[in-house]
Amino acid sequence: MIKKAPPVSISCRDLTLRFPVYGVDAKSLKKSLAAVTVGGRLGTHAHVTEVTALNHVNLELKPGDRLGLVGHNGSGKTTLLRALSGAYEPDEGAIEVQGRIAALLDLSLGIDPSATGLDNIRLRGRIAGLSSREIEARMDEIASFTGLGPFLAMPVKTYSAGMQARLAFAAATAVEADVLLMDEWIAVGDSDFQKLAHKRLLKLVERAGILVLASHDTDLLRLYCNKVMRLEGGVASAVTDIRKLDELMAA
Ligand SMILES: Nc1ncnc2c1ncn2[C@@H]1O[C@H](COP(=O)(O)OP(=O)(O)OP(=O)(O)O)[C@@H](O)[C@H]1O
Repeated sequence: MIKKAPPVSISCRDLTLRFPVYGVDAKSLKKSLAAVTVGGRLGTHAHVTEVTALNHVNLELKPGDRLGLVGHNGSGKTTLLRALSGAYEPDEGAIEVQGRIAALLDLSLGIDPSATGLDNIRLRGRIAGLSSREIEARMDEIASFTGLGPFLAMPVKTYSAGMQARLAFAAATAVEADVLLMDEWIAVGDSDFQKLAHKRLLKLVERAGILVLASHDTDLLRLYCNKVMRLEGGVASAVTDIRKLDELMAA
């Protein structure tokens, strides 16, 4: 019997996400904010200042869609990725993601500085939903990819920033996923590692059914994505072909 592939899709309907910001007087902010293009929309609700990070965002993605997210600082890209990963509940609207998700959003997430590199790889694997057996089966490959050799037996707090990035990247990209959510942090480690990281990411992208990548780097977006959406103040443009990236950025 031929096994049917499980469905893979992303659907956001009127997705709205607000963050309350306590201890800020909205009236004092209003004048200075008139011409600001950075950040979400500020308002007040029940006397509390709040940022609308995503404002009625609609999005439908299917296998083969590799979506680049562009927009100014604070326009809502990371918030959208986190919402798709399941980290945030919508304040309004709905999110539905079908398929196994790998969220490469925060490199330091799931890293315990006092544990060894090897134990951190195990920890990260568990967070990604792998069984102990699956983790041990991949251990040699992950360990060799880090290039950290004997340092893997030492606590991560003794690592340099680049060494930590190597460890986190190797562990995070060892999972098989249908939906890959990535914030722009491909520029980790030294140039040798970057080349390796790039190859590994391309493989991961080929395997994944859907990619959503937030980035300010237009070359990177053209390399990995076939579609693009722009966020401004939490409001999303329509999804367009990546070949229209320049037009979309200039709009
Ligand atoms: N935890 C939070 N508490 C309060 N406000 C937040 C929080 N997280 C994000 N925001 C606000 O939501 C808005 C969107 O932020 P987000 O991090 O999604 O932007 P971004 O497009 O990823 O920005 P960048 O390009 O700088 O990474 C910003 O105005 C930010 O201040």
